[in-house]
Amino acid sequence: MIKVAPSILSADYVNLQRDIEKVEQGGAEYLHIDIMDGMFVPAISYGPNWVKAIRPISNLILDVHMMVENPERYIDTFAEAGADLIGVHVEATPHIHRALQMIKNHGVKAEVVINPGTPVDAIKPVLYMVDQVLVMTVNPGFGGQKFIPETVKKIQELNAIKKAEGYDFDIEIDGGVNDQTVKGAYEAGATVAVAGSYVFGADDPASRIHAIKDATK
Ligand SMILES: O=C(CO)[C@@H](O)[C@H](O)COP(=O)(O)O
Ligand SMILES: [Co+2]
Repeated sequence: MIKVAPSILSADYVNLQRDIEKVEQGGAEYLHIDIMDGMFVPAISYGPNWVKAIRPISNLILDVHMMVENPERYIDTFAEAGADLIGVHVEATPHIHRALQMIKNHGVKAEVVINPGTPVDAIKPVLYMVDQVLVMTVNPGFGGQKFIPETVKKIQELNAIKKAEGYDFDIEIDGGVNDQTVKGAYEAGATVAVAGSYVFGADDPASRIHAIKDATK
């Protein structure tokens, strides 16, 4: 069964604690926090103070997805704010190895992220050192977009490398995930599913978490 990471990008910010409690009680394992800098992606979302504020009110794994140019500039700040896992895009820095090393030096789980247009080959040299790989299933920047089915081939490719090399990283998917789109990705090897609008778009987010999990039994 896949692990679920609700993205607070689609939560009700005025009632954020209530929404976080709903997904925690609903069986989610992670809480996905999308950091957007207005450069790597057009939108600006929120920063390390949100991670710091959420840390004491939740036991969920705080999964920080940095959509930020040159993420090395802010890794220390997010680690100190209480992130459990930090993801950096290979497209956002010429120093992906250094960025992942910085994350690991804090004792925080390190994740490398690839956009739909980036081949798995681009991250092969760092797969030995990561705890999680995030395969974007939409182009990053906004919630509520449509799942790109062609990305499933990359999950398969990544899973084949994982098995051949004996790596034990999780494979996360992010974008357009619901109880239908998650199926093929799960069969291809995804182990963690981010879902924003699908989970928080319902009056009862727990029912959506269960639907994603039921689809991957
Ligand atoms: O990183 C991103 C978007 O760039 C995501 O984490 C979104 O928050 C996912 O939203 P949905 O596609 O599930 O609505
Ligand atoms: Co995300």
